[in-house]
Amino acid sequence: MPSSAVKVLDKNGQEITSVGFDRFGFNSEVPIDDLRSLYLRSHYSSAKPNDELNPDDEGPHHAQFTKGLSPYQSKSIYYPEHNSISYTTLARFPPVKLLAPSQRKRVLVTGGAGFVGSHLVDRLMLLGHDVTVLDNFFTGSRTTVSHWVGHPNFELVRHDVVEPFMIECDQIYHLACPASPPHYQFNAVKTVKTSFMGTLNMLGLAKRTKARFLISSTSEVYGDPEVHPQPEDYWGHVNPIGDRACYDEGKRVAETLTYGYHRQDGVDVRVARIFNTYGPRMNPYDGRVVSNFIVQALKGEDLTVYGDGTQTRSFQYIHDLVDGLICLMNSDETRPVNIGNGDEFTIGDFAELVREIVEKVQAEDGDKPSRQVQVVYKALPNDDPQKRRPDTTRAKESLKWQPRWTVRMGLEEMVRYYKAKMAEGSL
Ligand SMILES: O=C(O)[C@H]1O[C@H](OP(=O)(O)OP(=O)(O)OC[C@H]2O[C@@H](n3ccc(=O)[nH]c3=O)[C@H](O)[C@@H]2O)[C@H](O)[C@@H](O)[C@@H]1O
Repeated sequence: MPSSAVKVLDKNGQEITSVGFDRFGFNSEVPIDDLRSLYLRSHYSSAKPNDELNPDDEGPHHAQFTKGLSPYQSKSIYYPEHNSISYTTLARFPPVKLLAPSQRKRVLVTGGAGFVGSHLVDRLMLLGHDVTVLDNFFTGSRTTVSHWVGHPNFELVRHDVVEPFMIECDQIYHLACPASPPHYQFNAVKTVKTSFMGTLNMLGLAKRTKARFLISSTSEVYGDPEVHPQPEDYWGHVNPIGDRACYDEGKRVAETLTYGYHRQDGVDVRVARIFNTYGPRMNPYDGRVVSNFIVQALKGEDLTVYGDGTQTRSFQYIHDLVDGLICLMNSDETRPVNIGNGDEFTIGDFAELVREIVEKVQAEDGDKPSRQVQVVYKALPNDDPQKRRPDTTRAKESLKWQPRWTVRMGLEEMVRYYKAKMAEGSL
């Protein structure tokens, strides 16, 4: 389905045609279809059977992504007979805003090839800023930002933030760190090192360049919370030696460092405590619940609920998070701010919702599911928080930010994204 045909209504029943807003002297508005054209699309066009493998032959295979969307083109061509792809950079990049030099920011995004980072990068690029992405590609992937490679406003650097990095910049979004429990527990020592050394290095850079520094912290700093919902002044309930401690304590010490540099050295800091977020470009195999459930349902596999499914989470769509991050960065708020959606579900109910939405999208597209998927129960991971919901009063008062996307709308779009990936053979 062309993405321009997808109509999305926000929590108040208003159609969402753009994301972002003009606030704190920074206009972050972008038409939603411009963003969609970057993720709800094929990465390549397919050569016709018997076509010669000739990457220089641009003409007939030139993929044009113009259906009601920003006009840009890809020359990457898939040759089914040889099972090979000829990659080139885009022949024409998506149009970006032309900003006066005084308005154009030099922005560093660590972890910019990850799920959250790549959406932030899309937004900053479309808005006309100069963006440098640092990523070690442990969980991030070049393909999430490949559509910008070669653009004069864009730079992609393979670098691990545990090593120092020097660059002149105005703003640093420090997102680098694996965020999914199986990934961050895969090498716990490295996760702690990334949180501590990575944040130390980036704060050092911010101090030297006088750049404003925003860190992506997490709801995990509250641990398995005894206060519900969680406001920012709750100190948390974290097991310091448990399986999740590498991430939870890593982010807690990263916050401590951030406020240390703020108090001692006057570094201009912003701290976003991000609650469960989902959306296109989430690694389908990263083990988090939203990607697991959708991919399982699309493949006709049973949905795996851990524990008895009574634990709760509150799910926010990626565009709301990016709005919140940009808003926080450009505001004067130096205290930690929860960025999340208050719509709370038990994981058991959430499995039912995902199943229903996948079936709805399949019915709309005329797909015949291979079988009716069931919900099955597996062991609950250690220290899995029982409840989680953000208190977003501070974000509302200080940033005038509130999530706009309903969970249902976000899930529908994500199902379409994974369906496109499956059709393309990359899932
Ligand atoms: O997605 C996120 O944004 C968050 O993901 C994780 O936190 P967690 O809440 O444990 O996220 P999931 O792994 O998606 O799990 C959510 C719940 O679903 C359950 N789950 C997960 C996967 C699955 O297949 N089935 C299932 O029931 C988990 O046990 C947990 O109770 C990270 O630790 C956070 O830093 C991150 O912000």
